[in-house]
Amino acid sequence: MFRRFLGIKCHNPIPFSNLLDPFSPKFKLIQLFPLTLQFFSSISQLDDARRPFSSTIPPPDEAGRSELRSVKVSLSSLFSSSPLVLNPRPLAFVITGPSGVGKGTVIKRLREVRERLHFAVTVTSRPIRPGEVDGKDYYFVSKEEFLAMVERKELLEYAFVYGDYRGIPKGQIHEFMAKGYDIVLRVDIQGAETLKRIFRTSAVSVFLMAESEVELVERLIDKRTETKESLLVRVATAREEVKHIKNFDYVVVNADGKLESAVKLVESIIDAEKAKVLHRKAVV
Ligand SMILES: Nc1ncnc2c1ncn2[C@@H]1O[C@H](COP(=O)(O)OP(=O)(O)OP(=O)(O)O)[C@@H](O)[C@H]1O
Repeated sequence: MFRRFLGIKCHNPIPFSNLLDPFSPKFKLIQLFPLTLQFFSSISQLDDARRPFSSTIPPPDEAGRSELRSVKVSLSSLFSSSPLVLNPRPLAFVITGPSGVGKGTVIKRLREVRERLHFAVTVTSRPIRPGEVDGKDYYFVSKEEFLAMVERKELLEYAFVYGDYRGIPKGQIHEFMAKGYDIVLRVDIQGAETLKRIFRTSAVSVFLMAESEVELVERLIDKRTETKESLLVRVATAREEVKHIKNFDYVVVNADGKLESAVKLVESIIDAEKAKVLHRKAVV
């Protein structure tokens, strides 16, 4: 067996001592053997884009085709061309994490690279910040308008966070799920825990983390929307919030300067959830 693997024909056995002879060509093969193993194991660790060989599958030749036809005839039935795997139902993805961890940034990038996702727009009573777009980043309403929406039961969940109301309008979720879109909901941890109670296991929750507390504080400082007092409150809250990580399905580290990796990991989570045999059914 070992000889066949080395390309040595079994009907013409070579004495083992020859294989140890440094002048024998077979000795060279023995020397190459560990390198060959190393080569194949290194290929298997490469991702698709870096794999050196093309994996194009050649189309069947005419002989192959007629063989296929004869299989059809011998089974005396026509093969259906309808898909064997049905399109998965729309899913809801809840993206959460401490303030300043990069939820908005990750979602903004996900929006650019991913289709058939609807990003639920949150309604807030806080004032609009420079650069924000009403209806895209948030729906900006007054406190009175917000409370009227609560009264009319138009919100999936809502909370009073850092002095302002924030909530998720239900209408857009129903509308886009009916069209077959997956939904991404961006909420703080308090909101995510409320959504967990509403959706139970029917939504997928992703907890976004910075690589360290220092990094989180630096991001909040970079954001420049904080006073010293509110910064301290957010940092203290973040320390507490990290303890809730075990309540979520996935954790993604959004490391400094590694936004693309974080976004790719979130995409992989979406793909894996969509490929599950037993799908979750989002009940809103
Ligand atoms: N991977 C990253 N590397 C470096 N900086 C980042 C990264 N991700 C986000 N940031 C920066 O961190 C800051 C906070 O990001 P972002 O506003 O997206 O956080 P957030 O979690 O949505 O915050 P909040 O919940 O308070 O609105 C921004 O200045 C953003 O540019």
